[in-house]
Amino acid sequence: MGVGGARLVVEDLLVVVGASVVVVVVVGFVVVEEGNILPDVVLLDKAVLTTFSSSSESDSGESTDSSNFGLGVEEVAGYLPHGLHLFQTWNKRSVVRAWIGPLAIFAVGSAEGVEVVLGSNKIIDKSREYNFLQPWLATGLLTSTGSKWHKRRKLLTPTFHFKILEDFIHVFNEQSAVLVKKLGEKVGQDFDIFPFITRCTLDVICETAMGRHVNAQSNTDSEYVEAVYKMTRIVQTRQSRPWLQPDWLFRLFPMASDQSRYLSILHGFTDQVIRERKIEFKQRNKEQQSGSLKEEDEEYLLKKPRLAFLDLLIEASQDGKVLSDLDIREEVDTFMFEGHDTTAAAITWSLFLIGNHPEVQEKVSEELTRVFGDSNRPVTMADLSELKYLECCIKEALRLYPSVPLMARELMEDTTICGYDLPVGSTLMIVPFIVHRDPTYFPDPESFKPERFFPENIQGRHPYAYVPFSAGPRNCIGQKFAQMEEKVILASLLRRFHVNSLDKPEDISLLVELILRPRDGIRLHLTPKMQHC
Ligand code: HEM
Repeated sequence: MGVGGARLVVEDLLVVVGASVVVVVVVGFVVVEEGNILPDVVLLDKAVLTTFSSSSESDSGESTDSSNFGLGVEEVAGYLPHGLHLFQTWNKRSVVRAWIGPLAIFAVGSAEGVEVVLGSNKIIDKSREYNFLQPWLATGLLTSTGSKWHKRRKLLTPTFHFKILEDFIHVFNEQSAVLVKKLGEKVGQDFDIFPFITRCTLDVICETAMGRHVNAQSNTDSEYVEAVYKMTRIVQTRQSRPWLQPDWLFRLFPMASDQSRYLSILHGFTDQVIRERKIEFKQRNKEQQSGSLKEEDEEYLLKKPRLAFLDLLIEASQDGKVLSDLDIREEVDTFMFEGHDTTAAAITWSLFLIGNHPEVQEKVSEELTRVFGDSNRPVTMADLSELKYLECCIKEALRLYPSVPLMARELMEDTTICGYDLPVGSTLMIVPFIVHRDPTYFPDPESFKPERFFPENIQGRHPYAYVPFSAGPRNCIGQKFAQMEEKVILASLLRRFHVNSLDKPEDISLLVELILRPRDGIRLHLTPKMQHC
């Protein structure tokens, strides 16, 4: 740990008295760098301590299962600001060694270091923290590695082609309209917008990934939607609690049987949809081949279904020769997992920041009026390219509050990063929250300034200084999809409502989970703009 000769600063010492145990934990201490010794920090999730006694609440405000042992909402406020302070104060060379219990990880905080990691074709292996996703996602694109990942990435890239994404704009518009209607009922009240946005993005991803309506916005009791929430929470819980990590130990906890129950709902639903879509796919092909349906026929157009990612996978599967049903399932499940919470967080943080900056909101409104006048027609592809200022707001919100707060990789060979020789087997952590606050690239980094992303202002900026969608070969395959979805939903909402944030950035406690969340939600007050709602 390189403590020799170094000065030890004890920052925090907590004593927690549980029902029958006394736990004494050093929450964070820093060994200040001397000579060539890496700066060390011991990070211990405060959640471990606080959730021993807390009764937990889910996003929708419901209590979570008894099997969570009260380990629900995590209390890690201060964790990221603490990390930021560390980089700024002690590490001039951009790598910090962090200890999570007995495990050492190396956090990379500078654009130069991030480039070495994310730009590499070799450092593509995910760290062990991603393993807890595997019961649900198996080894789909997010969690796979090596040649499997290479082949899948090549196979899946065309499914995110611009032409295909164009078809999804109808879904974005339709679900935005439902959202606007639901929010209309909240006008004049102070409320947390996050659950509303999450249900909207869930509806979007179910329809675009699987071609199925789960109506999460209207039907808050959907078993599938509930299982998505619960399974995500179990993964997070395991990631932050060492005693739940070995499978043999995890199986001793009731949470393991909850996991089995949620998995059978999640996999059962995807399996059924795959079966049904395959039958529809074969039927369609048969009718086309027999000539009973021709593309120019009206009947064909009426019958023509909206294609979902799943249909493209079924087509690419070549009847099981290239992809089996299980292969298809892991990719669809991956889209379901990766494609809704991330976007929901991004939209919510954008609203929070816009609602805190009247001058920015004014400019967004002017742009929306310029593009749409006072009509309430749906958003078109052409409109999206006109909404340039809104796009800058979205980018700046993702800089300050990147939906994916951490990414981790495992080194398969010795590697030098920013002058440090890191050994094979090391876990590397990239923390966009910290990378995005480097004053070298983003002067006055805490301020929300959409103009940072004006074309003239991004010139010359280090390409790895801004990585909300990761970068390099393992970047986010859904980036374009997400940007389109965000724009349509935000434009739809901001055409109808004036948004006022009830909390300031300094009042918000951040939760570092699989995504970066506000601990107590985002409280907004909406005022209708004109006759539309
Ligand atoms: C604002 C929204 C989004 C953000 C900020 C985001 C961010 C990211 C990040 C940072 C990664 C890299 C993760 C890592 O290395 O551990 C990633 C990967 C991925 N994302 Fe997204 N994402 C978003 C939306 C989406 C959507 C809508 C989809 C699918 C419809 C999607 C699908 C994926 C997949 C499949 C990967 C794995 C790619 C690979 O390893 O080849 N994402 N995303």
